[in-house]
Amino acid sequence: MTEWNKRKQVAQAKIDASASDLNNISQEIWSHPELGYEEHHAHKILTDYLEKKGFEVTRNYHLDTAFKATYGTDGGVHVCVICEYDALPEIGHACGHNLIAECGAAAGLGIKAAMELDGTPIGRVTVLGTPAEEGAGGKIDLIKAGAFQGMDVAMMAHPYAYTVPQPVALSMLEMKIHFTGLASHASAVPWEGVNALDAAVMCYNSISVMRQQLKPEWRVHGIFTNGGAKPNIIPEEAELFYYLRAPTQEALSQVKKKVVGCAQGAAVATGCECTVKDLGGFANVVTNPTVISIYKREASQMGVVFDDNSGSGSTDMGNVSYVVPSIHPMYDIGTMAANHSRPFTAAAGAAAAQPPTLVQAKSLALTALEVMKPGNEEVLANIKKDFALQMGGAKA
Ligand SMILES: NCCCC[C@H](NC(=O)CCN)C(=O)O
Repeated sequence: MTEWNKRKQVAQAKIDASASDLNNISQEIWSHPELGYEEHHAHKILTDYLEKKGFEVTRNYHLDTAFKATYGTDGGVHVCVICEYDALPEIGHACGHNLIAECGAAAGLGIKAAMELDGTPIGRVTVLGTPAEEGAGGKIDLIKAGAFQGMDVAMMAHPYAYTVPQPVALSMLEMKIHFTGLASHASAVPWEGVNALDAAVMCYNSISVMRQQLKPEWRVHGIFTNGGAKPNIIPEEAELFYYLRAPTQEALSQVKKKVVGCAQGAAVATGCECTVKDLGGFANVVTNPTVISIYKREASQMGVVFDDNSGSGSTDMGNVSYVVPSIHPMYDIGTMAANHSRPFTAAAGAAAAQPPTLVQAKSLALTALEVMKPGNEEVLANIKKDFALQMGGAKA
């Protein structure tokens, strides 16, 4: 067996030997669901564990609930494995971020064990704890703070109902559409009022009708966040909150134009004022072809079978993929339930999710080790070449 294959075996053995600890971490996070930027329990569990395992840990890294746990030497390849750990309001860990945290910690442990074999660390591994993927996107804050500088590759794996190495993750924009009318007694003098709720309903309906003409991969979905104060007052304020999505930033601006047109039309029809507030969003994920081909080979060798499914939410990992060559595979945790549903919450906490999570952690670890392997410098050069080409033609 080559020396490097021995390191790869050590990584896998370390992950297997830590299975019980890793399951405990996942269960702790799953049973204490915390919203974005408030993940204090998850932050403590993960940082205490990684510190105990010999990582140099920086708690509250640029954000209260972010962390950096790092091991190795500078000058070689620097691999980043990402943890997420925020939950959703009311339905808990319905996106399985407890498993993303487990998978990231496990991959980090495995990579570290392989690196320290013979006492000669080669390169650096950083496990990065990133808050609020379901919120404003902690990775975006961390990018702005420079947390990804000097990293060569970033990776994570996301639970799902299918196993998809290169899922579509759309560019996303959050938008608030606010209508202002005029209040009046809704029974005594309704003709004196200007109804903002009517404008919001017309806007909502126009967007729904427009949906027939949207491209299949475009998404527009929203809720009413203000529909007036009381039935006997003509609503003077009403508000809609929408997410707009498309595969690229260019397509997303076309979607935005159409939605703004619906809002303006509803304002004219009802005599209301309309303001559209762009709240930012996430970039699409640009998967690095060299890294994903290594991942697919390593995962297949472990018996992973890929499904024919594309995915299509959005993630702040998209923003990371514009600053560091990245992969964001998704994997089947033994359920057919949709993410963001209560059955998915149950699946994310079930014993059946453990074996596939550990297989993903091993796949990430072995992928990282292939990139770090001395003599494999051409691989890193190809990763960087892909990235330069992709960024030449893509805008975040
Ligand atoms: N600010 C809201 C971001 C929503 C992100 C969310 N992401 C996922 O569902 C994928 C992984 N968690 C979404 O796409 O709606």
